[in-house]
Amino acid sequence: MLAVNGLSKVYTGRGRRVEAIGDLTFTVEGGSFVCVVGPSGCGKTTLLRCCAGLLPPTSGTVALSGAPVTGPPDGLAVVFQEYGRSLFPWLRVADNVDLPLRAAGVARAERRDLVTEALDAVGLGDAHQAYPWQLSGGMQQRVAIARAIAYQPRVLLMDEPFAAVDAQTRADLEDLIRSVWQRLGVTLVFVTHDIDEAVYLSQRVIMLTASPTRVADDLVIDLPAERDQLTTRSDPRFTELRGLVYAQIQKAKLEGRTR
Ligand SMILES: Nc1ncnc2c1ncn2[C@@H]1O[C@H](COP(=O)(O)OP(=O)(O)OP(=O)(O)O)[C@@H](O)[C@H]1O
Repeated sequence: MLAVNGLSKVYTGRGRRVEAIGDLTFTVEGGSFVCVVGPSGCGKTTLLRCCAGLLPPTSGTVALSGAPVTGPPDGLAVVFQEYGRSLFPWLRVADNVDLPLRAAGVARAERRDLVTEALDAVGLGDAHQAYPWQLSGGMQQRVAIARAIAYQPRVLLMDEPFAAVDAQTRADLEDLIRSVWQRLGVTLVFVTHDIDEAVYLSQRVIMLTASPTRVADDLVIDLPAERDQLTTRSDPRFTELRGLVYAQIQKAKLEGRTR
């Protein structure tokens, strides 16, 4: 379980003070899929960085299975939006996926199997020897996802991972990530600014207010577990849920402007 308790983050420096996160408290059950949405600039990336142990909070705590997060914890992987910057251009696809396993001291034979399985899982079984720059944006993001799943994380944090790919690729990647989640039983926290994507993907949507951020609402997505782009998105309950999230985000934006 991931527990965020009384989290706040204030950026200071160069005479500026930005209160990015006001006071956030929520928990994410082990094995669940939670999306986090909120107005632009409300601190979603800041929150994920604190959860990943990449950024110290100003106050409050993040704990993973009861252990305080004070640096990047074992068993946690992050996929960022900028796949172009997260892959090493001089390493072949398989070596990019292999890198965290090598760093974790996994034996060579096991690494080879994990890399092959992960690349097969994202449909890149033929691309082991390619360099990232030889692949399309969507394929590069698949490599980043393969790298995260090869590591077999208990918790996977994703920061707007599909924002920079075209609509069709995005739909394919959404289905890919749901099948990865169902297969691995990983705890998934997925940040997106896309309300439809949040409702389509998750079991629960946490909505944030504008900065200084707190939780505006927390909505269970009671859609059937088997989802597909056509049936799920035309389900009246889907429309209802996206309406609820949309209204909450609009409210948060208005409140942010009048604050
Ligand atoms: N290193 C930093 N130094 C100072 N201010 C920062 C820093 N990083 C982020 N901020 C500010 O903190 C606030 C929250 O930023 P953050 O990127 O976490 O929000 P976000 O919700 O992820 O944004 P977006 O919706 O645009 O992706 C913003 O006002 C941003 O300008």
